[in-house]
Amino acid sequence: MTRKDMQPEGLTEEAEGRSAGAAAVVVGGGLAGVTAALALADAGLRVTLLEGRPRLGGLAFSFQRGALTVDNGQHVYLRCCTAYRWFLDRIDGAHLAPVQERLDVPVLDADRNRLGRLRRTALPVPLHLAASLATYPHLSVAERAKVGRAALALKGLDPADPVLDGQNFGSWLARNGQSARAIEALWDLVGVATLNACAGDASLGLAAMVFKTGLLSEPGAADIGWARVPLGDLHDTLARKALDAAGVRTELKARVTSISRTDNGGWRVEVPGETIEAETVVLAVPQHETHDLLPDGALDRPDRLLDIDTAPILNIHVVYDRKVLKRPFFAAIGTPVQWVFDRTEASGLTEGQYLALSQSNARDEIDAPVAALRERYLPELERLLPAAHGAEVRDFFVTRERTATFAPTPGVGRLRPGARTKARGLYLAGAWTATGWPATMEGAVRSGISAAEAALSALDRPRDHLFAFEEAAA
Ligand SMILES: Cc1cc2nc3c(=O)[nH]c(=O)nc-3n(C[C@H](O)[C@H](O)[C@H](O)COP(=O)(O)OP(=O)(O)OC[C@H]3O[C@@H](n4cnc5c(N)ncnc54)[C@H](O)[C@@H]3O)c2cc1C
Repeated sequence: MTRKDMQPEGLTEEAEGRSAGAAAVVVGGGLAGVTAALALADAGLRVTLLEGRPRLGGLAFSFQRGALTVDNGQHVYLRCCTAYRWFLDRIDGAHLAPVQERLDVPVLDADRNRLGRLRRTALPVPLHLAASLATYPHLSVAERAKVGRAALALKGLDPADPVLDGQNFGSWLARNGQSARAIEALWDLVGVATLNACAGDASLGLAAMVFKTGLLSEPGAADIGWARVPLGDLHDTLARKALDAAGVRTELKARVTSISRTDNGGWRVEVPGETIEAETVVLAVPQHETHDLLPDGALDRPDRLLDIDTAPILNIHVVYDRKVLKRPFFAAIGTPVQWVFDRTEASGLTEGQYLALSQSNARDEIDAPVAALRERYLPELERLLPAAHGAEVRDFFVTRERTATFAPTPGVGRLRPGARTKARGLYLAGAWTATGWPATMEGAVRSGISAAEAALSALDRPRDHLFAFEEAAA
C-alpha cells in the first residue's frame, strides 16, 4: 500500500506538513478517543479524530445557560486515577483540577442533623482511615468495628477474578456483617457515586476494584480532585489545543456512518461528504454505536455489546441569591440528596451561590418533571442547609444523562471486550471496554491508552511514551 493510499482526503497543507507516517482514524472525541489520538500522534502517526458533536469531551462537557457555564454533570476523580491525572498533565490542565491535600468528605445526616467526616491521616494503610472510622458518628461502635473487618476482607479479594464479577456486592456486604445503615452511610455513599449503582445491583469485582484501589492501596489514593473550571475548558478547549499541537486533524460535527475494508487491506471510514482511508482505526464510541459500526467478523459475539446496559445520572442545579453552603462540597444521608458541589466560581456566577447536586443511580427520577424535582429537592436542601431557609431560588434546572455509564451489574465483566478485535488494524476504546474500572474518566483514558498501545504494537512503533499503568500506580 502506498503512503498516498493512506492519506486522509482533505488534509490542509499545514496538517499534512506537520504529520508523517502511517495514518490512523480515531472515531469519537470523548476522553477515550482524545487520549488514543494523542497517544498515536505522539508516536508519529498521522491522526484524524472524528467527533459527531460540535465539541470534544463526550459525556463530560459544559454548556452555556445565559451567563452561566454549566457542566452536564459534576465530575470528580481520585488521586489513584493515575491515567486521568496523566491526561490532565498531557493537556496542560492539572492545575485547573487539583486534588485535595487529604481526603476530607463532610457527610451530613439530614434526619439526625449531624455532621460526620470521612478523613484520612498520613498513617499507612489501613490505619490512615482508622481514626476517622472510629469517630464516624453515623455508625454505631459495633457497626464501625464490622466495617473495619469487612474492609480487611475486601483487601483479600482479587478484583480481576472472573468469579467475583458474577457476584453481587450487596450480598457480599450482608455476608460480611454490614447492616443496612452501614451500607447507606458508608458503602453506598462512596459506591453509588463511583459505580453508579447501589451495592445490591453492583458486581463484586467492580466494587472490590473501587474500594481496594481507592481506600486500601495507598494512604492518599482516595483524595478527591475536581475541576475548578468548567469541564469544557479541560476536555474540549485544552484537549483541542493539545491535539492541534500534536498535529492531529480534528473534525467536529463529523458523524461516522460506516467503517469498511479497502481492497488493499486498510480501512475506509465514511462521514457525510468525506471518505477517509487509514491503516489503523480506533473506534472510541459508546457500546451501542460500536455495535452498529463494527465491521463483520471484528468480534465473535458483537450482539453481546447490546447486553451491556446503561445507567442514568441526574444533576440538579440550584442558584440561590446568597451563599448557603460554606464548604466546597458535601455528601448527604437520610435524604434523597447525594452529593452537593459549590459551582459558583467555576460557572462564572458573580452574585449568590450555584449548587450542583449529583444524583447517581437515578433510574427512578431521570424522567421526573422539573416541577416535581423542585418540589422534592428544595425542601431537602433547606433541611440540610439552614442558610437556604429564606434564600431566594433564582434558577432551578436539571440535566439528565440517561446513558451516563454502563450499568456495573454482576456479570458485566464478561461482556466487555478488550482493545484488540479480530479485524487487523481495528481497535476499541471507551470507558465501557475491559479496563477493570467502572465507567469513569480514568477508565476512558485507560481504554484510549490500551487501544493506542495495541495499535502501535501491531505497527511495531515506539510505545515508550505511553502512560504505563502499573508503574505510575505504584
Ligand atoms: C452526569 C455524569 C457524571 C459523571 N461523573 C463522573 C465522575 O464523577 N467521575 C468519573 O470519573 N466519571 C464520571 N462520569 C463518567 C465519565 O464521564 C465517562 O465514563 C467518560 O467521560 C466516558 O468517556 P468515553 O470517551 O469512553 O465515552 P464518551 O464520552 O461517550 O465519548 C464517545 C464520543 O463518541 C462520539 N460519537 C458517537 N458516535 C459517533 C459517530 N458515529 N461518529 C463520531 N463520533 C461519535 C460521541 O459524540 C462522544 O463524544 C460521569 C458521566 C456523566 C454523564
